[in-house]
Amino acid sequence: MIVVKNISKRFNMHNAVDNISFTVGQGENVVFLGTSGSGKTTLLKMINRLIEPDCGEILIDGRSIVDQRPEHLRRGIGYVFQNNGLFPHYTIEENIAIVPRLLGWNRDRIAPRVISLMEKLRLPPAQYLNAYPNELSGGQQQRVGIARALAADPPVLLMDEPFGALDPITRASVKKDFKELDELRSKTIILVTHDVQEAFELADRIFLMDGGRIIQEGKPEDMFDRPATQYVKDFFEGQRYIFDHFKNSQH
Ligand SMILES: Nc1ncnc2c1ncn2[C@@H]1O[C@H](COP(=O)(O)OP(=O)(O)OP(=O)(O)O)[C@@H](O)[C@H]1O
Repeated sequence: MIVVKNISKRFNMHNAVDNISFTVGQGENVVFLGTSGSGKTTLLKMINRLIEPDCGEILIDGRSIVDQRPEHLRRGIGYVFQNNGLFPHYTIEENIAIVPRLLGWNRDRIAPRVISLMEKLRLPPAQYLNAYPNELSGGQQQRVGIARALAADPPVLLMDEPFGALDPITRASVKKDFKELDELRSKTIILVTHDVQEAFELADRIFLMDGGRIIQEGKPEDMFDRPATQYVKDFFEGQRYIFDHFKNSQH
């Protein structure tokens, strides 16, 4: 379980994250939805200590994250970056194997794990194992970013606009393969996005953010049926068809 208590982060007198608190249950998938600049990335980066909050506390399974060395903490947290964040001078195999290597897995365990993830994410190993990131398309690079985050099977996955930079067709295809991954079962996932459809597709619960604050928390239907403020109403205005389409596709 992840418990976030009253965290804030200021940059140059600007509150990027402003006194946010929430809890995410074990195995729950939550989405932070908001426009650009609403504080989503800052919030996500504070959970794995890429950014330190000015105040507040974050606990993972009852343990404060500041009591753990950042590199130890990050071994239990997969992170998918907005623009894949791959190391350009590492091969695809080396990129995916980073955390297992840090954890001291031996070769016999790493090689099949890398190959299995590449296959599940439709990256033919024979073709791409020894390739470098710049030899892959944006969609393929994002697939590698996902494989890397999952490699050591961390219990928590943080995802920053993982499909955001992709064209709509590539996005749909990467998202479909992502959703089918059996390794996601029982993982606690926090994903941030500005894409309403993505939030509906992936969230058990949505947190709508604006100006560094959580404006409303709830299931997708709550956002329409019980908007907490005029901002929420306006944000989802015109999106009802996406929601109806999503609900119909569930049946
Ligand atoms: N390192 C930084 N220095 C100064 N200001 C920053 C820094 N990082 C973020 N900010 C500011 O904090 C606010 C929140 O940024 P953040 O990146 O968290 O938003 P976001 O919702 O993730 O937006 P996007 O989807 O565009 O990435 C913005 O106003 C941004 O300009």
